[in-house]
Amino acid sequence: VSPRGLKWFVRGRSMSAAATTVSPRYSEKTKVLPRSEEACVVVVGKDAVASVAGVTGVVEGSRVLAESANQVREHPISILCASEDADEGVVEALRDATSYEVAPGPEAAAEIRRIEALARRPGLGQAIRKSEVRLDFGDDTFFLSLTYEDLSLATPETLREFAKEVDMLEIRADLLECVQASALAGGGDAAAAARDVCGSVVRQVGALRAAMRAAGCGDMPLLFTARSKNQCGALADSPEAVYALAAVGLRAGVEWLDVEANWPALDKHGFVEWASSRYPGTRLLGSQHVVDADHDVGPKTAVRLLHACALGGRADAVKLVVAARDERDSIAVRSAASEADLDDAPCVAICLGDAGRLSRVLNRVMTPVTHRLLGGAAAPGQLDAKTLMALRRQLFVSRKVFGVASPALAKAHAAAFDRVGLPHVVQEVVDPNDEAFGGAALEPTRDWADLVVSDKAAAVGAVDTIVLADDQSRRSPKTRRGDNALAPALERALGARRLPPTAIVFGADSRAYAPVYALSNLVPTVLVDPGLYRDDDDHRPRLGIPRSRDDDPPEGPFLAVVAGDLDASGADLVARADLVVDARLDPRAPPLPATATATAGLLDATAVLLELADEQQRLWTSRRPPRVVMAEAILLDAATIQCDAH
Ligand SMILES: O=C1C[C@@](O)(C(=O)O)C[C@@H](O)[C@@H]1O
Repeated sequence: VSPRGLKWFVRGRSMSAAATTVSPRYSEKTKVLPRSEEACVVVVGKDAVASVAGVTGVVEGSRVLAESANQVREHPISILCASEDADEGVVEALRDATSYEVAPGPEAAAEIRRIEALARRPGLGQAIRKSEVRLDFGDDTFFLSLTYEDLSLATPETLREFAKEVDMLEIRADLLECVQASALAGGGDAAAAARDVCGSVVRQVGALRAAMRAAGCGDMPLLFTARSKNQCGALADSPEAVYALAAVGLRAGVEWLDVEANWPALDKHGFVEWASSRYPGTRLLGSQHVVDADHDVGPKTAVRLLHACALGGRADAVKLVVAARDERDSIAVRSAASEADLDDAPCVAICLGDAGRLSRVLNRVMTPVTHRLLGGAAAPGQLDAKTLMALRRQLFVSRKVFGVASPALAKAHAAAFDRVGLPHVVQEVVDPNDEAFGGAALEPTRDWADLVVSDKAAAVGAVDTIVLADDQSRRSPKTRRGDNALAPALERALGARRLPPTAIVFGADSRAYAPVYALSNLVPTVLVDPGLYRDDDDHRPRLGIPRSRDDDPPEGPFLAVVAGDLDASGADLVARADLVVDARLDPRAPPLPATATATAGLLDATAVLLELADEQQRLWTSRRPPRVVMAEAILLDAATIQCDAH
């Protein structure tokens, strides 16, 4: 910290807070802002300064105003952290220069890291963004509309209950007391009113995130909704009010933003264009309500409204809500949803009112729901997720049987099915020809003659998962596809980390194929156990032929991936490794040799099993799986083994 109170921290997260403090001479001369992929954190006021201790890339507010407001404005991830008692004029000017805002306090640093990651998410139009969205909006997913007048009323205990039933939380910002008391609801200068409520809304969102982390559901996405009166909400009926409050949600760094699509094109497209260029990490849910039951919405109109919700191709998902006169409207709105060609954007299409409840049973993706622990529903006809799943189980979601030999994996899968309300059962052995066969998790094998082998499994050289795959026509029987889940699971888990340039994979049988494949996509040199691949083996990883570990012991730092039994020399090498992955997929296996330098297992057996279970659930259910319950099941299994051993 410079004597003048100026704080410029150098880049690089590995250095401690003290070591990153730069001398005033350096900072004054260079005036360099943090790199674009790192957040530039602007602080003002004592509380704010205290809460970012140890965070890199911090600049002091008054300094920014005096010298670098424009630079900060152009920085893609600028985050304001302002104390509550800071000068209002200064805060307002800094709000104008920055994109995001976090509340000071113990959670500020975690929020800054979260926003950095959010801002780096794939932008609009990228294929990976579409597939992530499809996972988020997979079958039997729900969002819960929070109707609190103040978000700090959500306690960790309540949130823990919510997380057992839903996949996303909706902040109905129009229902917040501070918003209702402002000109955003009553009419008047919307921009000024949004500036007035901004600090309070950001603090409430911060309090909600803190409570979510305390409840173990800190990863659950938030959907921010600013709903106007004619759309079943509480804001003044004006695009200015709606989009000004929506912009406050963007500042809070929400994962999803509801964008009302019913406003004039100029307002709507102007807002959407600004939002998607300034906040590329936040996904947009284009939405529209037809509240008047006398307004006849035939299938053609419903399709047209759905297309309007697509926001000219910028919406990641769409949502249409139509008042129902009778139960037939539920069917009509569902038919419109399947007819509308929305370029793969997931579609929520439901009805309002008791007569429209059927539509909520039939709408499989991201159905808005209420919860018994909330004061009231956000819309007439909303049900809770448990009730909807019970009805679906009675009507059309049938029980499937999954074969999972590994006890730890079996427990994880059973817990996941249970959490999402699917009636599936998990057994040690299952007959693939059984009517109720749903899929299987296997020991990695090349014995795949009866299966249609996926490109991935063929490239890896091992099948570890059987998936029932839909053919082109829904009438033909489903095919049994042999897939590989461990390779993508490891790629995802390891891909985000800094790895040494060399990896050695231990194991001379089919259990080693997936780690070798995954690593050959991640590090320059992969060494394998001699004898893993024959010379004429078609399934050697495509990215170069791995070398035998006997020929070429590594000189620099290396990663050891244990996928089989270790001989003495193997154990010796593992003990010297810098990082270790236990990919034996068996928490009952003997412990690995203690390593001298490793952070005692970069990924231990339970972490690898969790990644595998996660990937298999994605393949079986085409939705984002409930990771927390799977992790709990795997850890509980490991703890039981340890207790038994003692
Ligand atoms: O758009 C919707 C759907 C909804 O109106 C419902 O009908 O469940 C509830 C609202 O909170 C949400 O923003």
